[in-house]
Amino acid sequence: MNYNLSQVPKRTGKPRESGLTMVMDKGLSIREVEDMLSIAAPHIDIVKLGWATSFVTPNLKDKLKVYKDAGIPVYFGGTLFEAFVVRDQFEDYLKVLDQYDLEYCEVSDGSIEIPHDEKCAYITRLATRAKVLSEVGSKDAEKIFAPYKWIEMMQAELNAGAWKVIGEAREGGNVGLFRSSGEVRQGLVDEIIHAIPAEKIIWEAPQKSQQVYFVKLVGPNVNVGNIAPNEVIPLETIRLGLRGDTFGNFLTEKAKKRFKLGKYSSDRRITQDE
Ligand SMILES: O=C(O)[C@H](CS(=O)(=O)O)OP(=O)(O)O
Repeated sequence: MNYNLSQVPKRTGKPRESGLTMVMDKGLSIREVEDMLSIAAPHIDIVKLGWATSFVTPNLKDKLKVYKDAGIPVYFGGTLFEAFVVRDQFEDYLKVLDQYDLEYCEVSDGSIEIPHDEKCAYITRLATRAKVLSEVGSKDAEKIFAPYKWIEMMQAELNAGAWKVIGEAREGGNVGLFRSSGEVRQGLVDEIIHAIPAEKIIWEAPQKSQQVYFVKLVGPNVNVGNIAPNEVIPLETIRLGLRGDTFGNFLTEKAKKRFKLGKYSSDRRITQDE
């Protein structure tokens, strides 16, 4: 860090298993990637080239090299996996992973319904050649699963070999884990967090209020994803209690007694009852 400041929570170091920031790149130019990495690389753990943007991105190999040289792994969005599966081209998908030397990949069923044992079989097969991020939750706002279903699917996908399970929210943060307003489905999240180890889950949380929610619920080293490139540094300050929203969360009792905290900056942790 640039200067000494006490009462800042300890962040895990790279390569991390918890405290991951997954960035969604939905078509940055190579120059934009270089710019983003020049300022935010220490805080980026993994990058997703959103949905099937890798299909149309020019100079894809050159772009991937920029990430590789910075030591940041890249994977292609789950929608691309689904685009191959729905066309009965899974074998071609495997060739794509080889062609681009990808060490991570996503398995999702957000756009199509894949029988769950079939989805798990894809995870198991892919896990022999890459780290698999499997996504749970639909992109269809009408499709609401009970919490026990989310938990069953997440557990089965981890058992099938997924490295992490992702909670769906899309780029907008308005489906899956969240209501259409962006409000967190707190009961759902609460049940998931009690059943699945926190370090195994990546919560898609593109909106600031959603990032704040998860930092308050899980702590500074929560895994979050679908972070926009220009939100990486702001997110890091939220994790560290250095933005108003989490300002009081990591201060000592002594510091908190000295000055009254604004309601906005309350250190209140979110609890099960909310
Ligand atoms: O599910 C996602 O987070 C994304 C992006 S969006 O839903 O198309 O906005 O899809 P993915 O295919 O995993 O990148």
